[in-house]
Amino acid sequence: MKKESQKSGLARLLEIAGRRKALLFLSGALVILHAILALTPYFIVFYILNALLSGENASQVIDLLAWALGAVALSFALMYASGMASHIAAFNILYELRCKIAEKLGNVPMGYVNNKSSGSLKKILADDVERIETFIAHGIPDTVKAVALPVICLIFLFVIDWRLALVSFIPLLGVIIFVPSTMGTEESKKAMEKYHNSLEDMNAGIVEFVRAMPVMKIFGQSATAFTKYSGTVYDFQEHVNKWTQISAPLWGMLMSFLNNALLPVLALGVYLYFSAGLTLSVFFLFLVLGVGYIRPIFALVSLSTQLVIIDHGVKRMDEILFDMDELDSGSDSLPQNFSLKFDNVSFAYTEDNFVLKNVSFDVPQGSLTALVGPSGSGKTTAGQLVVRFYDVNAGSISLGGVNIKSLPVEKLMENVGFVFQDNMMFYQSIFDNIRMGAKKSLAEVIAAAKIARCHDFIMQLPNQYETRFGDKGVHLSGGEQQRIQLARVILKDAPVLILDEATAFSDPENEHLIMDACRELMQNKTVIIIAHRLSTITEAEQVVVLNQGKVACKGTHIELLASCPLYHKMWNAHTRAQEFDIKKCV
Ligand SMILES: Nc1ncnc2c1ncn2[C@@H]1O[C@H](COP(=O)(O)OP(=O)(O)OP(=O)(O)O)[C@@H](O)[C@H]1O
Repeated sequence: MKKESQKSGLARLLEIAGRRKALLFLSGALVILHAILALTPYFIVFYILNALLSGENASQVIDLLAWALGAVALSFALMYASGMASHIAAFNILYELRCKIAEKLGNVPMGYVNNKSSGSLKKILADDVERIETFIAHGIPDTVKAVALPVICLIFLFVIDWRLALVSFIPLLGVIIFVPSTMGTEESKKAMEKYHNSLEDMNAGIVEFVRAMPVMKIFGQSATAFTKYSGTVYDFQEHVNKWTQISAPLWGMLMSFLNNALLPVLALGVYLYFSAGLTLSVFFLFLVLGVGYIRPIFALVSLSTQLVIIDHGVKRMDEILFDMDELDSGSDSLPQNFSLKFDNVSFAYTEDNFVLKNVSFDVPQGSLTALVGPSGSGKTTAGQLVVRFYDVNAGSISLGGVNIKSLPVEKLMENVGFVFQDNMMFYQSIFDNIRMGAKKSLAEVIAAAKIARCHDFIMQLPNQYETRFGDKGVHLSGGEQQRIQLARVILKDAPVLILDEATAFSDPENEHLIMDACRELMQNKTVIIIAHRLSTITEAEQVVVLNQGKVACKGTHIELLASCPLYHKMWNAHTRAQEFDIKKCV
């Protein structure tokens, strides 16, 4: 069930702050005290002026000046303490948010994460969360200050002279009416939303552009030829222009209005001075504070724009936190053994477009089943369903007689090892790349690396197992990276294995080494091997041939050669490819 937060804006930010709220309130309280003390020198100057005009002696003026200096010093100290409190709260919130999002992403089916562009995830995890931190650290104290200063100021001014105070209030009234009715319109909100969507698309385009650079260079393409990149940059520019066109005139009007806020005070002040006995000190006080209190409100206007931006980021973050369904593991059932069963499995990535249709086959414990079939027939998808990258739409997959949806997710992951088509290496030591967070000793990692046939090339690296993958001058071939992947799975020692194109990146020498490693890895395990090179699976107990998402035939290699025309055709194509000689083509 969705646990969606109904709140937005500042209320949602305070909800996000959770147990750090107390620190934020402390920061706000300190800012109010700071605001009072920051105004104190102005009040003192007012009394000094009064004193001078009424001919008081110098010692009293010096006392008042000393008080003013003390107030300034204390107000700085309070501002510092408030900033400390808000920053400590903000960095803790930032840390907790990132952990929460990462934990959530770890609990949703991996396929949904893969389908989100890395650019949009980067924007949420880095930019949006960072903005929340900045707003909490600076924006919340600034907002409190922007409200507290004018309120304190106006109260004081009303006490001194209610007529001038009333006129001083006019600009504030203008802001209160003007801003929501212009900045909060549907058009303005839509322009802002489009700006954010286009920013996200541009992020995704940039990430893809950087990834595609080597291919583009080979084909002599420029950045503008990479339409996804240039298109998103163009869209972004268009939306920024549109947003600016909508907001610039409104901002211009607001700013000129605020910049001329002095005029009504000046006019009434002059009138009262000449006709109603207004003292010079009161007049000066209003000329300084009667419009000076507007300054913090400028900040409030820009803070409200920031809040709209943050709100968009928070919504995207909430989509991850609340809208994505987590993998549910119904009961605490444990598998009885390590056999696998596909029972009438159907699956679609997008509605009704089924890529697997009523797929059924059994993989008895300790046996090897090969999934083969033309490209796009659904082999990888079938393998990924076993580790719940996605959940099946119909039918079921069971491990040891228990539907995998009913198994605790950790139990499933503990029991299944997966070698992916793509190699995923991390910017960390080879030792850490192999043990993948497990508490394993160097001796255990070396033993796994030896079985995976990667120990020898690791020993050639500058710092052997401590060499950091990705450092300058450290390069591993695709086949070598694939053997590191095998070492990971060997170390994990799971009873069930899914090997997806384990020899995908290999030359004949590597393929031989990888197959040797796989043979050792597969001993006494339940294995599904997804393979294009049919010569690697002839010894499998069972070969399942998939075609357009359906099981076309099942049997051993020999049986299928005799009874399955599709398999026969694939085998012939494979053997022809093995005998292929480029010289015969030219
Ligand atoms: N993330 C995805 N979103 C939408 N459709 C997908 C996704 N991944 C794969 N497909 C589609 O599902 C179908 C089956 O793909 P799959 O990768 O499982 O086939 P395959 O038999 O493993 O292919 P190959 O041998 O080329 O690796 C294809 O039509 C593919 O386009």
